[in-house]
Amino acid sequence: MLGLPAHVTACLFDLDGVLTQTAKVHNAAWTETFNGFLADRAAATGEPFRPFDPGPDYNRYVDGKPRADGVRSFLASRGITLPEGAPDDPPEADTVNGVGNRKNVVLLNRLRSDGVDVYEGSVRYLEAAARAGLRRAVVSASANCRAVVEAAGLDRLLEARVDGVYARECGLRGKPYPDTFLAGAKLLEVAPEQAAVFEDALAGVAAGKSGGFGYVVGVDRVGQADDLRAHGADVVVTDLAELMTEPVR
Ligand SMILES: O=P(O)(O)OC[C@H]1O[C@@H](O)[C@H](O)[C@@H](O)[C@@H]1O
Repeated sequence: MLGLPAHVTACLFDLDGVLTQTAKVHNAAWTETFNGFLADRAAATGEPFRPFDPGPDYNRYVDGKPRADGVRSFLASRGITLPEGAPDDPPEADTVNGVGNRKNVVLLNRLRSDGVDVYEGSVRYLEAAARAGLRRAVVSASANCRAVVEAAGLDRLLEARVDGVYARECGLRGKPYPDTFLAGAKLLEVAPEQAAVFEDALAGVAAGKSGGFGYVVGVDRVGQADDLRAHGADVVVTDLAELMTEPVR
């Protein structure tokens, strides 16, 4: 009925891009932030300005990863290393934390002005999962997860949350490491093999694959179905509602 193998009794949902339409907002905030950084650097060094590509650059280096990992990983792809700085660095600082904090200012402004949209198919799926007695957690790299879940009105359908704040407090490695999904399964008191992972990010499906989870659902919002499969998705859908009609092969 829910397109999952019979051994699955719990669902671990990524947030941005799976339950809410906020992957686009994160992507736009990163694009604005990195382009400002790269333009300043080009002006200072005389090197040509090569903008951040919201397609491949976002999908490969940033999507699904904790904020600071996204900064490090994209800048490394351009041969740039910044000092780490401290978590409370001001947004103007040219440090990993400073650039991350700069992006967070842009993100929060955009979330405030545009609000948070859900995917209707995901809400229907969450409701059906709740009716079917499946356990449900959100597992997100974002430190803004709680605010986004609440703004979307999804807290009523979720039983546990592992987010960027929780991961930092518990010293969990971010996706593509499986640590946060394993913590989600633990909070729901199920073994990884009993849990399905729902992910739109390449780093996220890789985490589901390497953690030995019972089923990995790739959610393709941007036309990267083959890449999602290559990173470990057992099935790829464009909307969770498709799972409510598709039998498992
Ligand atoms: O900066 P935040 O809100 O802590 O989010 C961290 C990451 O969270 C992920 O869910 C997004 O895919 C990334 O784009 C984002 O960078």
